[in-house]
Amino acid sequence: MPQLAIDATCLPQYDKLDRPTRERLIAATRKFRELPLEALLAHPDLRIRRLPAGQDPRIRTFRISDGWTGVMLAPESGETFLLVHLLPRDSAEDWAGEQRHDVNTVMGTLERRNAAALGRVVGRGDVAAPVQAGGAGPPGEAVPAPASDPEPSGGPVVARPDEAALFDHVSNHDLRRLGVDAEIRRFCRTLTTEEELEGWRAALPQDQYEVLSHLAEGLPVERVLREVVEPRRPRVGAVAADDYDTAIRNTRERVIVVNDDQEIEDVLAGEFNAWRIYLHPKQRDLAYRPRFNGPAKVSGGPGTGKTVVALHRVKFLAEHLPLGGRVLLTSFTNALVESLKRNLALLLPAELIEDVDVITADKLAMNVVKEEQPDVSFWSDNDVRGLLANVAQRHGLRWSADFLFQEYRHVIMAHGITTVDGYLDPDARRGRSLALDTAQRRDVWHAIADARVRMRRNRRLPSLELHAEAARILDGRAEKPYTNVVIDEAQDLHPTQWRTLRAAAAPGANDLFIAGDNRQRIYDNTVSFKQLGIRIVGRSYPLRVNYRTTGEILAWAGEILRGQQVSELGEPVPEPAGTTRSVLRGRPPEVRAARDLADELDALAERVRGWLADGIAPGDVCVTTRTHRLRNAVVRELTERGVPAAAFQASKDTVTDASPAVRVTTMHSVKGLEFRAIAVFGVTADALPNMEHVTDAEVDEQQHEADLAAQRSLLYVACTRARESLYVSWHGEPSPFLPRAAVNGAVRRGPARR
Ligand SMILES: Nc1ncnc2c1ncn2[C@@H]1O[C@H](COP(=O)(O)OP(=O)(O)OP(=O)(O)O)[C@@H](O)[C@H]1O
Repeated sequence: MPQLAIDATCLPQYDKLDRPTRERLIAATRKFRELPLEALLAHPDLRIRRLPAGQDPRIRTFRISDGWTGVMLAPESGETFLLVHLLPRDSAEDWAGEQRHDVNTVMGTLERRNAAALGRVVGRGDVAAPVQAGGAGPPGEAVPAPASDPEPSGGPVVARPDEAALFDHVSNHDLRRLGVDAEIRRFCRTLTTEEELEGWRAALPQDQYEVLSHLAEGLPVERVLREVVEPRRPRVGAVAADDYDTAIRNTRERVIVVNDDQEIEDVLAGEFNAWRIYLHPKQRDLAYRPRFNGPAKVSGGPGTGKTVVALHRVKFLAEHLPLGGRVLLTSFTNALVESLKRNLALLLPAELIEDVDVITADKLAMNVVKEEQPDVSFWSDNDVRGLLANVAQRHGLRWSADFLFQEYRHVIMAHGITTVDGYLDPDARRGRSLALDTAQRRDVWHAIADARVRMRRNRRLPSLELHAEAARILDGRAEKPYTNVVIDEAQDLHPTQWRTLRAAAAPGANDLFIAGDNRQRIYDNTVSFKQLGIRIVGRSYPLRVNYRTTGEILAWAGEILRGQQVSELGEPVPEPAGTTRSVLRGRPPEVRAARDLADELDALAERVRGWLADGIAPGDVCVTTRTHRLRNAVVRELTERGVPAAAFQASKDTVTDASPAVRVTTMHSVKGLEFRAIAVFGVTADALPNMEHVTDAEVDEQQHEADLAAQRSLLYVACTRARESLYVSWHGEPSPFLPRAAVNGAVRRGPARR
């Protein structure tokens, strides 16, 4: 009986199918298991066809629906079909005609290349062209300028007279040992930059691309052999160049051989997301490294897979726990924690999940404190501000509640100061713009100390106090609650939260694994790992390849942060040079300057209708706003304009659920999430920055700047959630955070363009 395997690289396409098409695809794949080979090939609904012309005689297409076509590799020997792509019908044949599959005899894997595109470059001796949008590829996928002929024996054929080639430092002999075949050896000699290599990613044989990307990053040949090639080698014997069946089964990183109906449905229905099996070797190296000798940090721009690495790290740690050990996986908000929980459930078997707690740092602190003081309850920052105003009045002080709160949060609690002498230390207030003499400091200290006594007496503690208490309790315990702590979205944590997390696991190998990105810091916390006793030195790893967002959107959003200094996560130094690059290409963002609110809403409705008409599922479209009030208004107004819309609460609603409504949510809530299409609505001067949430420059100049930077990052975060399409609009005065060129080039008046 035939068997079906699925190449995980086609799974993102499944997200793009509407429900009836998904059902038809699942029904079609079932036939591959139920029918004998001859019946299958002759099945009238499937219409399995050879291509009239093409690079690979094994490729077949089959009909999923009127609009969608499946592309697969049919067996010449054996009975394993490999589903390689799902494409709109009108582009499927063009794409399939350019591809060729080969067995990599060094690694024993099956790889696909765009033989037509590679052949054109190698054959003509051209300079390698960067990837262009459009072409025959699926929307949003990098598509190289398309054409084939194998390497004639001999050295490089393409010379770049003025530039050093990217792989000059690697001999053909070594490339051959690493599984790079003749055609790709010739091709890679044409490349001069890592960006060019990445632009060609979709056209290159997958495993050879990994080898080349490691070499391009400067890794020595022996290490690439050990870390990329060896793990892929077949467990039993070599795989012959024509043994596709064995190669398919040996391509464990990308190919899932599905054995029963349930498995097929699980895989296709997204229960088997690509990130679960396919990691970039650099990501895999970090996630599955047996031992870091202390805290390790993974940083990187949006969409570089930090969360994916953190999840896999949890898997590794859970699999290697000592008896009675536990892992903590934590993130900044309840919504993010919920999303981590859902994803972890896809990655770990239930028995391992039992050994992992997925909670916010605040929840951990509350749990720890409640063990000793069960009657303690939570107080909001606003409650604290009210109390401080009260105390200031009682002490006859002239400072505002805001100023006292900043002093409490960013000086006393951030530095863990517990005595008046500590607060009088000349270093304690370093960086605060408003100078205080000794007498004034004493007054401020006593007022805040008074407020703190009242909070404790009333058993009502804000997050800052809970953490101070939790860290004290945990520091005093010989037995720590966790063996390992994994922290995602680390950029927003306050020093008090870090102290709790630091104290939650004993210092030692694999104690803390930290993932974050300071560009995405949307709260006002800055930390110094050194001061917190978190010693990262030598264990800091940047990720630079964005897998989520098209290059066009990423570059556009990057302009929002242009000229802003981004410091390294947990270090008071600027982030080292090196940009995040995207592997995807698509359309540039659309920008709309509306006449008034009604015009902005009309244009939004039209834009969203356009996305839905393009086949994007409503649940894959998200509209974000600066405030809850505007969010609610957008839901109402879109619904009135006939566009199905619902308020989305990330902590309750899943991103993947099949609700037939467009999601509308706040910019804070989209942190850590992603959607095919994002509309950022109401980007006006009074919404971004919203001065209600910015410390007055007169209260504290430095804090004022930090608050503005956090709001700028908020816009950046919202825009970088988009996978394929970004739309930004405002009416009236545009936000000063918007790139100037975007404001000048915005569509004004008239109907919005599709
Ligand atoms: N190696 C990979 N190959 C393909 N897709 C990947 C890979 N790594 C991550 N992804 C995908 O890229 C997207 C972004 O990943 P993830 O959310 O982990 O990034 P992140 O760095 O945490 O992003 P952010 O900081 O913006 O929240 C996800 O859709 C993920 O599945």
